[in-house]
Parts: sequence; C-alpha cells; structure tokens
Amino acid sequence: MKHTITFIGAGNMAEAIITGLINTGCPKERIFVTNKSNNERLIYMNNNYGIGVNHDREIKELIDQSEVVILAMKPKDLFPALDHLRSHLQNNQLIISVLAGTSSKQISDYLGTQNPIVRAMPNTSATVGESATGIARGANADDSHLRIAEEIFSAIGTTTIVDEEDLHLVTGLAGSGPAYIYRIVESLEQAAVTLGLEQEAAKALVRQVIVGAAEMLKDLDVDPGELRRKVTSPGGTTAAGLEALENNQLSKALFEAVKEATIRSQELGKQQY
Ligand SMILES: NC(=O)C1=CN([C@@H]2O[C@H](COP(=O)(O)OP(=O)(O)OC[C@H]3O[C@@H](n4cnc5c(N)ncnc54)[C@H](O)[C@@H]3O)[C@@H](O)[C@H]2O)C=CC1
Ligand SMILES: O=C(O)[C@@H]1CCC=N1
Repeated sequence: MKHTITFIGAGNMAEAIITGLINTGCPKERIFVTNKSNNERLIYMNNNYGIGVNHDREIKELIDQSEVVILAMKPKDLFPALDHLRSHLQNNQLIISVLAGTSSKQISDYLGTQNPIVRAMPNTSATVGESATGIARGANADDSHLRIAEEIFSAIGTTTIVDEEDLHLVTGLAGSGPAYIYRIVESLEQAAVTLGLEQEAAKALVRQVIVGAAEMLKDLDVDPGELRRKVTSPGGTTAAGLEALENNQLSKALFEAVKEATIRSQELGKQQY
C-alpha cells in the first residue's frame, strides 16, 4: 500500500482497518489518525500501532501529507468534521467515507469542493484481514479512485464493487453481518449451557464449529446447501435440528435482520444533523 492515509475519527472501525493494514505490511509511517476530543484514545493508537496521531484542531499538517482522507466518524458527527476539514483539503485528495447511510453527494454538497469521493463499507473483521468490504464510486470519482480504494481495502479482506445505491443493502448484510454471527454464537453457547454443558466446553465447541464452517465456505465454488446436506443424515440429529430451526423461522429472522438494517441505513442517509 503506497498511499499516505489520514483517518478522521479514531473509533472502532478506524482501529479495525488500521490493525488490518499494519498486520498486512502497510508501513505505519503512512498512516495517521485524528480524533475529536479523546486524547487518551490517540495515545493508545500511537502506543499500540506506532502511527502518527494528532488532534482535530491541528489536522492541517496531517492532511497536507495525505493522498487519501478516510472519514470514520459517526454520521451525526460528519458535518462538524467536514467544516473543519474543508479549508485544509487540496482538490486532488481522495476522500473515502466508511459512514453508514450518508451518500457521497451529501458529503460533496456540504464540502462544496471537487474532491473525488469513494464510499466503502467494511466490517470489523478487518482487524484480522477478513473484512467483506463493499466499495462504490461516489461524487467526482473515476476508475482510478476506485482502484485506490480497492488497493487499500483489499489489504484487509475481500472487496466487492457495487453501485452506491446498493451500499445500504451491503451495510445491512456485510457491515452489520459480523454482529449477526456473534449473536448466533452467543445463542448457541447459551443453549448448550442451559441444556447441561460446562461453559468452557460450550465456548470451545461453538467457536470451532463457526471457524470450521467458515473455513469450508472460503472456497466460493462450494455450495453451502451441499455442505449442509453432507452433515444431514436421513432421520438423524441434524435433520431434527434443522427442522426446529425452520419451525422457529430462522430464514425469516435473518431476512428481517438484513431488511431492517438496510432500512436503517437509508434512514441514516436522510437524517439532517
Ligand atoms: N463499527 C462497525 O462495525 C462499522 C462502522 N462503520 C461506520 O464507521 C463509522 C465509525 O463507526 P465506529 O468506529 O463504530 O464509531 P466510534 O464511535 O467507535 O468512532 C467514531 C470516532 O469518531 C470521532 N469523531 C467524531 N467527530 C470527529 C471529528 N469532528 N473529528 C475527528 N474525529 C471525530 C469520535 O471521537 C470517535 O472516536 C460510522 O459512520 C459507522 O457507520 C462502517 C462499517 C462497520
Ligand atoms: O451499526 C452501524 O450503524 C455500523 C454500520 C455497519 C456496522 N456498524
């Protein structure tokens, strides 16, 4: 990764991306981060990752040396951040927004500059280089800007180019997706403990079930239905378990989760702060 990047916002997502970038060999000298007010957070980022940090009030120096600025604050904090950023930006600098919901047009209109904007929707599995990131070309951006975003985010997992309007769905599916899996893990562990297993045994077994199944799914040519059928002996335990899942509407629950998260992303994009 040959670009110099400044993150505006030093929260969970910025840390996940930064960890992934550094773990995959990105020189820490090329990564900077700034935060609104939490100095301890910046000290932590500097101590843990050796990256350059600076307060929001003093970002000029960081922006001047960056080819890419990644917006990584909550949507409600976007406009004050842009107010501060505007006067420091040069026109050729690429802005990448990881904000849920907010369109590149909203960012571009509010900034009032011609900076190219690409949107990316990663997830926290970036920490271990396993994000599933959706990327969309936004205002003023061309293919070369998309390629830069792809280069950055392919260091922390897979990238999938989509139209910007589809990023709401990508957010509801893949941005939020790790939380759905973690919830399933919590429920499976709880079920095992409630039904009589020791907590430690339940924990070890459930986690390896998820890790093993995920590893099998890494081959995109493998059909999950086929994998499921291989587990399912006729009249056996899995058939009984799967029947209970569908009787309790697993497919509907997951459909509703993705749908409601997508709707929430659309709502976030419409809010005025
Ligand atoms: N957490 C996740 O799994 C994902 C989050 N996102 C998006 O990433 C963004 C950040 O989310 P999190 O990291 O979870 O939130 P967070 O609350 O952990 O971090 C946001 C950070 O931005 C800082 N900030 C606020 N205003 C600022 C300003 N004017 N200048 C500099 N820093 C400022 C805050 O102090 C905070 O440290 C959100 O827009 C979210 O939609 C996208 C994909 C996944
Ligand atoms: O919950 C959220 O709004 C953010 C976006 C995707 C994951 N976390």
